Amino acid sequence: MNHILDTIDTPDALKNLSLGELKKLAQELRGFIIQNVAKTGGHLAPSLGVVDLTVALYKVFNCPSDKIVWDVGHQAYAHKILTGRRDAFHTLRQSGGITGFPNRSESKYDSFGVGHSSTSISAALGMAIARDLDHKKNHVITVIGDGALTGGEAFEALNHAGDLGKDLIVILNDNEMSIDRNVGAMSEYLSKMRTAPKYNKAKKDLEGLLRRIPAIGDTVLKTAEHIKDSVRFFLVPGGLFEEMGFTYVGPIDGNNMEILLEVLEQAKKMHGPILIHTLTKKGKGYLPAEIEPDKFHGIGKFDIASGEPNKAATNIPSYTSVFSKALIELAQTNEDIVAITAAMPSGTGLKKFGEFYPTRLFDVGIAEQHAITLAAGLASQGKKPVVVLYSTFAQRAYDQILHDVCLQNLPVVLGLDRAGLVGEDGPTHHGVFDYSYLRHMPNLTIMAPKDENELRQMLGTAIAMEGPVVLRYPRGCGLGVPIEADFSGIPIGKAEQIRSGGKIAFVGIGSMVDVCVKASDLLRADGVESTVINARFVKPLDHILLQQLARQMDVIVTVEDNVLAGGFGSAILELLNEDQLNDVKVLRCGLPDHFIEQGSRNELLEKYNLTGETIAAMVRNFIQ
Ligand SMILES: Cc1ncc(C[n+]2csc(CCOP(=O)(O)OP(=O)(O)O)c2C)c(N)n1
Ligand SMILES: CC(=O)[C@@H](O)[C@H](O)COP(=O)(O)O
Ligand SMILES: [Mg+2]
Repeated sequence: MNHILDTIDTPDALKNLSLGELKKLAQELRGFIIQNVAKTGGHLAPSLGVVDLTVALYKVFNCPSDKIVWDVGHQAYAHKILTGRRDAFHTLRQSGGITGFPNRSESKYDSFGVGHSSTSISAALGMAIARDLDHKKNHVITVIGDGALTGGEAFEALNHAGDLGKDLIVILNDNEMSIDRNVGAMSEYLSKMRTAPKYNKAKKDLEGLLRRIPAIGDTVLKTAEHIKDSVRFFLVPGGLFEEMGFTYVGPIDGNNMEILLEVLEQAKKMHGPILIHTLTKKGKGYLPAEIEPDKFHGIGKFDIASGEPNKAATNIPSYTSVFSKALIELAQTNEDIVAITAAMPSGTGLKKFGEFYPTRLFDVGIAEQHAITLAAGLASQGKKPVVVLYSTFAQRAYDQILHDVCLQNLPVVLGLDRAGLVGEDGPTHHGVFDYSYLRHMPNLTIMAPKDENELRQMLGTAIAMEGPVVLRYPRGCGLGVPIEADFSGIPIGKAEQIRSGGKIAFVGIGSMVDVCVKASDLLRADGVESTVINARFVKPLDHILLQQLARQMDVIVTVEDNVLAGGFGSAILELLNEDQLNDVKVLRCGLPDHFIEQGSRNELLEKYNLTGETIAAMVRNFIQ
């Protein structure tokens, strides 16, 4: 059978397709995405939901001169396939392959680089302003999910766009889901719009609504009778959005090609900011994903027939689950503990906490800044808030951590999950900057556990502290060490000596301690003894131990899965410099001063010399 998809090398090829062919293309795209993502892993359910919308957008608009900005970009697989990346799509998220998000260096059709949420309206507005300054005529369109719309930046941009009145089309892709179920008052509002009485109102409002469309106005009224049935989407007053200066169109069925084409054609002729509210089904076309859109939001390789992951189950718990379990236990005896997630209840393990303590878990939506200041407010009233963010997303909350928490020395515990290299999500998601953007904050304690048991102990310690604490841990499984039931406190600022001897000291932090032990083993096999230190703290450092090492050792090797610039090794260099302990040589192992690409975590650790073997080799070179 001939596949239309095989003939689509650029979006221009869609221009001559009939409605029936466009529908068939959407069908083929879904099959293609499912087949490929089953082998590579990726963001399946978000991408399946917007296949029809993507096809309709490329039929109606002329890209790349018209600009489409995808929010987060995890739903842009159909976009990638239709814009020249079909044949490379099997390399999705693999080392050297197609990236998981729109990326300006990958394609001229990727108008803006994304990965973090809620940026699209700001970026698109910037493009619209630039267009007008240059007297150009292109359209600018954003596709933003209902989850992404919970982010403050999206509201800031709506506020600005509504005021400026530029031509801008915002497509709200409402599937009632963030990664987990969407939350918040805006989500409730959208839900009311979704369920508002429709068709009876439609006829009455049609005339009024068509009059409001400046570009077509009266002309369209003449044909209103004719199109009455097809404009069944101009139904609900756009309340909030209209008040903010947008023309609201919707809600429409975003999985219906005919309706999408009609609405987009109309929107193309309209002026000013327009918000098209589309209702889509997350996971559309693959039943397991439709039933469990959260499981298929981002998934590893899976079996298409059963919908089950290919990866064999392991008994070793993830850092996330150890953190979550420990927090649940601690909250049993400490009623002041409350937990906060920014739209990641499953990803951070806090969903379980909410099952035990439903009134003590707060999902604030994709609002990391608010999450931190909310915690500061709670802490100011004697509560013990534990906010858990992915390291990369906490970047947004720099000032809230500094100004609202640290400056007031409030006892907020910030868990930074997915710290270090995360793998296939790539440069937008590696959590490799946190030591650098945190360790200069006064009052802050920063710890990172060498294994999952130490994570549990550190959480107990953090809860007992009176100032702000960051607890940083990686994606994935722990080391499989025994987990102590008791919470035995860890002395603040005290490192752990794991091995002593020789004239080389490995000083590792977090998951890099295990790497140091392996490097030390390899040197021992060469007949070279070494000392291994588990630093435990990036701040405060174990000053006394480091002074001793500087006096006794020839070489200190610092190992971190953070950028070297301003990181853990830099902190040690600063300390040695302040103490004028300049005789010891310091070899810093960590990540270089460029963005780290996608790849499996192991591939990246190998490439960036963060394995036992590569570090042992570097040390051998260094001491020669
Ligand atoms: C700043 C930030 N925080 C959290 C995330 C993680 N994240 C990625 S997609 C997503 C949900 C987005 O929901 P929505 O925009 O509705 O898209 P859908 O997946 O439903 O299509 C979240 C929370 C992120 N990418 N960026
Ligand atoms: C797009 C996005 O930001 C999330 O879906 C992220 O990919 C989740 O990462 P984890 O798989 O580590 O939870
Ligand atoms: Mg959504």
